[in-house]
Amino acid sequence: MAVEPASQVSTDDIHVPPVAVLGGGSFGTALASIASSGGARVRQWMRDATLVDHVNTHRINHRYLPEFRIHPDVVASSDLAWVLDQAQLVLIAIPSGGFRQVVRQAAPHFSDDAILVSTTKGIETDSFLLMSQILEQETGSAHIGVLSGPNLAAEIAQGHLSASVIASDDEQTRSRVQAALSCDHFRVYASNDRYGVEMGGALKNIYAIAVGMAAALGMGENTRSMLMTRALAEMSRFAVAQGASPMTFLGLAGVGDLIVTCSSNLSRNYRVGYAMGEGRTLEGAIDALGQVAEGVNTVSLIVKRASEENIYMPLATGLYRVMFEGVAPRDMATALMRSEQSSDVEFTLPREDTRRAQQQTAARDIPS
Ligand SMILES: NC(=O)C1=CN([C@@H]2O[C@H](COP(=O)(O)OP(=O)(O)OC[C@H]3O[C@@H](n4cnc5c(N)ncnc54)[C@H](O)[C@@H]3O)[C@@H](O)[C@H]2O)C=CC1
Ligand SMILES: O=C(CO)COP(=O)(O)O
Repeated sequence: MAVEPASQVSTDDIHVPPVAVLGGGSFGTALASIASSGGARVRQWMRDATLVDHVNTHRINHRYLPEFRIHPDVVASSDLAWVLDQAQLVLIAIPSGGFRQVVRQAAPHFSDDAILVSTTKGIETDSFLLMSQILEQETGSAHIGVLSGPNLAAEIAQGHLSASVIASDDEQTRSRVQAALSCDHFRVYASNDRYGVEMGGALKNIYAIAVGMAAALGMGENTRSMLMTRALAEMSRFAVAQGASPMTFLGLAGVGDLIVTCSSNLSRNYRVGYAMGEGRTLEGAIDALGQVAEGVNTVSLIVKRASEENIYMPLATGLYRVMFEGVAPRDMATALMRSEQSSDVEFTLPREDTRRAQQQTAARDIPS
């Protein structure tokens, strides 16, 4: 289904700062059209020259978002310098595996004071850095932000009402992105917890795989609710231990994104989990998907870090063992059900308090 531009503002009528989108996948394509509907000059960089021709000729990204008619004013190109020329806002939608390399290539062409925003929900393997931290390292810019939230590209493309979060400690970055991307069907909320928002986006992918797997195994709605709520507890526990605000997980980039990704077959992470739940191998599930599912890499990184820092992550660890160590999903589910009975909301009742009370009860119950 094609989406008409939300407002037909001519670039001649008002000055809207030029926008560059880096990445020719589904999210970059959806964002480029949103920015264009606000009247900005939008150039989208993609490395594949054949896709560039197709997009510019047919207004369709047949490889990644085939149902969507791209805004007539978006111009695709594989010339990075041209795309970035005079761009005041740069949105980067490159999977985490290629993010640093693209930023490094692009950095010499960034305009002074350009606002640089990552939309990528992943973690760099070797460094454990989030994408905005890579942007900081590679550019030293003071105008760095993260856009994250419940934003399935295919739904944005269909014009479904959606919202996202721009997170930055730079006020100008927040307000510029809100101005550039808000339209009839897309709203942008602001946050100053860049780390929490970005970590939320990366972590929820792990649990989408787990819920997809459970769905394929025929779980009930109680089970889905339990998994998602405990996922939220686990995500916030991890992120808070690394410096995030727990409050961020009540917002769109926390529970909001977790809900959509754990509920929709449009989520690539959910689909990988579903395929494994149906009995495919991990490799088979990834091949069948043909697109990036960031959670596959993120789960390994998080489980390693959680183990190093002694952070309790039973769901992520259980999923890792199913995905990479051949443990049967049903056996893992049973093991998890029989594991420690913990606190519901640890920010009100700390896990340690529950554990201590259980130990005291057990000691009292031992017959002398
Ligand atoms: N698709 C979605 O619904 C959403 C995706 N995201 C995030 O956006 C990021 C990008 O995802 P999608 O656009 O969905 O991916 P995609 O799988 O649709 O496309 C990836 C694009 O990146 C390009 N690419 C990959 N490695 C590259 C490299 N080294 N150099 C240049 N280009 C490279 C590919 O050619 C392709 O054009 C991911 O981190 C994802 O988590 C965030 C919100 C929503
Ligand atoms: O982040 C997303 C929705 O907010 C997209 O999720 P997937 O990468 O699982 O498709």
